[in-house]
Amino acid sequence: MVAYDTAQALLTATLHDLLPERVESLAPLQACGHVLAEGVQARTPRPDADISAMDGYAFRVGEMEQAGALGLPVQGYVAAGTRPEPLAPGVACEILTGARIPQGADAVVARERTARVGDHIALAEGVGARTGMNIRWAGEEFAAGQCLLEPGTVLDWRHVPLLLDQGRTAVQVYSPLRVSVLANGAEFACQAEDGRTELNTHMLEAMLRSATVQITRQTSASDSADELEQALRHCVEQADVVVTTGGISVGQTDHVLPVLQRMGATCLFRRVSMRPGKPMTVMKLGRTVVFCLPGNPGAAALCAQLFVVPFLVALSGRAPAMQASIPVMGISQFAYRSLPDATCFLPVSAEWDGEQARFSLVPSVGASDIQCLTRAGGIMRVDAGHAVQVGDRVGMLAFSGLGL
Ligand SMILES: Nc1nc2c(c(=O)[nH]1)N[C@H]1C(S)=C(S)[C@@H](COP(=O)(O)OP(=O)(O)OC[C@H]3O[C@@H](n4cnc5c(N)ncnc54)[C@H](O)[C@@H]3O)O[C@H]1N2
Ligand code: MOO
Repeated sequence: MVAYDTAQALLTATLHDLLPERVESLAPLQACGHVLAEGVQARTPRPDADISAMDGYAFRVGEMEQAGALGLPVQGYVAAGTRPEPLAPGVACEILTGARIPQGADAVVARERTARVGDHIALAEGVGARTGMNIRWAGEEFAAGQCLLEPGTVLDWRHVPLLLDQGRTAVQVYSPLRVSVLANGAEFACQAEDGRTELNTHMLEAMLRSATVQITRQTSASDSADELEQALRHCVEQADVVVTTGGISVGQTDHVLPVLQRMGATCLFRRVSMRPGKPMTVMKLGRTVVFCLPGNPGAAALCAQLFVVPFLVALSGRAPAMQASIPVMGISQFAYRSLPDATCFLPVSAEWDGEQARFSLVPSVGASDIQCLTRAGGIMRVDAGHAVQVGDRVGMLAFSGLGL
């Protein structure tokens, strides 16, 4: 049996072992939907040169002003993809959108705002010229060395042009997580004398699914340890993380832990001094982490929120660390005394009174309660041996899924 904080610390250490191995290199297009494992700094500024924003004429403002209605002779033509000669003194050159500004020119006027005077070009009546007009200066979008993308960014179509602009043919990303969820219990067999509806794997899939997590669900609907082993082997083969529910207490059909042990799994922690969720156990089989959640749906939900969600968010690369302990702060509307030897987790609802959150205890009949989950907004932690009084400032861990 370990303390709740010890269990979380053991998971964090495991996470740091596993994270570096999950990095792969993909082309920007293939990397969409993956989580970025590196920070991306600009290698080149954008634009990488002074560029014309219009089809028109480039010139020196001073010379154009002096030329007035006579205009400047047109010499040369610059299109995108060419490197122009410097602009000769006293002339304008024709330029297209996206072309480099010839050295010496300091403004561009759009074609439709000019007047032809023989082979000269002048500003149309009422059009003024100012330095920098219609020029996209080198680095005006970003400079070389600037941070463009943070690690942990979930890549999508918006990031593709940015990466390609920077000449990136590959980026470091985290592989999508494969998670297998396994329920067990003979009560879920169709032919069971007193059959029950299997709830937990559906609840867990709804909680854990996201763009960066692939989930498979299974049920071993029997009391046979051998059948359970077969199902577990199948899960471990196809997943980075396995989540089991039920079968971890001390009943004669609670085979999950002995079966995992005979498969060669080692124990990260076995039982946590918390309520509910006391039987919560985490095993490791090779590189696969196996979360063994209690079967009671309320306890399974709470343990998944406290242990599995933050672990998967962090293992998918989306957060620098496990964020299980960032609560929303507010005022308790109720008094509660914890157990002397266990951290208690309570379902609470939150109300905003215009200034602060106020938390109320949601009545629950215990760890099998699924209705209380729908009335609660999150979980309040009360440490072993502590009491909460009405009016105390306390934190609530808001229920969360895996999001994107
Ligand atoms: N002698 C003891 N008995 C129990 C202890 C104990 O310390 N000593 N702990 C109790 C606690 S706390 C819990 S929680 C449960 C956990 O037991 P299991 O994880 O082995 O869960 P099961 O026995 O398989 O199931 C318990 C309960 O939940 C229902 N269940 C299970 N899986 C699902 C599912 N996928 N969908 C819906 N409902 C599910 C199952 O039908 C049972 O009603 O043990 C206590 N006992
Ligand atoms: O600890 Mo159990 O998970 O209360 O029901």
